[in-house]
Amino acid sequence: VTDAATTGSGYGVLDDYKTLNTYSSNGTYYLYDVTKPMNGVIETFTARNGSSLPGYYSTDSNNSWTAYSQAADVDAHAYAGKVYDYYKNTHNRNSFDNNGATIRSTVHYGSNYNNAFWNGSQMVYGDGDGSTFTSLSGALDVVAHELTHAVTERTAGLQYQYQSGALNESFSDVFGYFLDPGDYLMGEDVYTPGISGDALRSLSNPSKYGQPEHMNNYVNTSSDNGGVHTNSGIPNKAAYNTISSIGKAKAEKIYYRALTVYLTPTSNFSYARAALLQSAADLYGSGSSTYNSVKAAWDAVGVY
Ligand SMILES: CCC(=O)Oc1c(C)cccc1C(=O)O
Ligand SMILES: [Ca+2]
Ligand SMILES: [Zn+2]
Repeated sequence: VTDAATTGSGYGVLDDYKTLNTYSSNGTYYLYDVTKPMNGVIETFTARNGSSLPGYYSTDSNNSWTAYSQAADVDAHAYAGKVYDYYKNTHNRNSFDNNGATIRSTVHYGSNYNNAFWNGSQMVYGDGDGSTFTSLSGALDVVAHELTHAVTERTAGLQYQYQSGALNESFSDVFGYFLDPGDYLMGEDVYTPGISGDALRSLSNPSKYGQPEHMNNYVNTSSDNGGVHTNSGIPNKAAYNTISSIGKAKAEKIYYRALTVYLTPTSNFSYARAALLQSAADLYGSGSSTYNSVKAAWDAVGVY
């Protein structure tokens, strides 16, 4: 029997219809996307609510992925493809390693698991408990956040603790915005399905969700690896300031260059300011209005 790349379709977590790059072999269809250049494969698995990874390939009998139990698989696969396309088309990066590494996701991890993470090799998504979260792969900004952890790991390598860890978190949120530029919110599509208008975090108003947005309010703590999900509010606010003054197109070039050329594993907030300013100078000139906007963005959050 011939194996072949196929196009399937199905419904995502928000009951949204979408087509899928799938693969057929021996009459079974797989969430296995071979359409990317230079053999960059995107593949999606299910843990069947266990905790062993990667689990089992997500399969379907007729390439119509319409079961509610398949919605998380559908979105993890479709959104991973979108994030691949973004990094390739906007930054000419071929997967997280810039060498066509396979992008693997596993959904239905654990039981009522309100988390999503990059484990160093793959993306992993819980189903949520239905109250705090619904299936976490149902948000493009979440998928972009997780895959950007992989990009960061292969580039700047920002250590996941204290200020470098908060930067690690912030770059993932900022690229989450670049993939989902309709709002400055993070995770709004999967956070508290029973409550509308809220989100996990806000780049424009970090304090709305308990994050500092100025260095004067930096939280000194050892919990959460030194408050990486709290103190990210400060660089996130600086990013919002930057994007709202120079626009997404210039901002994403500056952020990508800082991440891949200048930042290092132990970079702190002040170094990130310098890296972004240097990137702005490289791309748009040191006396440019763009450069001055980045400077003002970080001045406003008290990082020099
Ligand atoms: C926006 C995505 C996000 O923050 O995912 C996480 C969740 C939901 C819980 C714990 C950690 C993370 C993470 O990826 O940092
Ligand atoms: Ca969003
Ligand atoms: Zn994160």
